[in-house]
Amino acid sequence: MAFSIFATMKLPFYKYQGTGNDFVLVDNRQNIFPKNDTKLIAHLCDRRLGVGGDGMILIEEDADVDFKMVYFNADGKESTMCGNGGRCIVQFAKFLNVISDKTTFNAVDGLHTAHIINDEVALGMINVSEVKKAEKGVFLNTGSPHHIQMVKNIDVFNVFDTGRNIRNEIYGADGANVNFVEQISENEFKVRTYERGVEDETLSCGTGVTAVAIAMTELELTNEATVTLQTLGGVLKVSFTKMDGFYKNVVLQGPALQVFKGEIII
Ligand SMILES: N[C@H](CCC[C@H](N)C(=O)O)C(=O)O
Repeated sequence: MAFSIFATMKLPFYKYQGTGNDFVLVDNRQNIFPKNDTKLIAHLCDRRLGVGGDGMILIEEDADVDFKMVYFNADGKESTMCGNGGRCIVQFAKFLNVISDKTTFNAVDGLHTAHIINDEVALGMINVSEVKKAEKGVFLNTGSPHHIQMVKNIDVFNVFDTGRNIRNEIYGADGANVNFVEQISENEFKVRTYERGVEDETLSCGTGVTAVAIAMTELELTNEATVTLQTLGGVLKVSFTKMDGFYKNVVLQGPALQVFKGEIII
């Protein structure tokens, strides 16, 4: 990865994490960040050579709503919606005084509302109308594509190898995120996720736990309007209104925190 030995730019950034899904956040309201530089973004997300993160998120101006969110996976490529990243950028927007405690912002899958409750963010997610149930698992899109399957003894399950195989063998080049689930109680589930674009297990996945909550309801393993999801990085809650197989008012809630700020020489 060739970079000039002469520092050409000092890039201020902020590190945030939402239940352990961690991101490099950059204020790009002046629109100067080189968004097409895949190698640079992958470098920023590299945990040894760069800042380190499961992804990078830009906050940008938007003509119609409070701000725009642009999300990149750790591979440096712009991707689909990130639920945990959405919660982190809302906290970032408040830190920058762009918003107070409520917001409407634009993202790759459309408009999102959110409100801040101390360290937590309740983020509105897209409606879900299509849930595909197959022998190999359940597939649905909550802003990002998700494969879901039940497992036993999830704490010792081989998420990396099994997740990578499913991501490649069933979903090919486009891939999908792969979520493994174990039921703990009537409305509580443990979830571990192999994330597309990170190509590894992450400590949590926001669109993933949202997909799991809806899939568990579709499989009639729970009938609660709010489902609790335990992830390696913490607890998330997903609530929704279900009407004839159509899910609306979908809300993902959990902690999202600023970890540190810094400046990287690139
Ligand atoms: N890796 C996902 C995007 C980020 C999803 C995840 N970090 C979340 O919190 O929703 C994909 O490319 O489909």
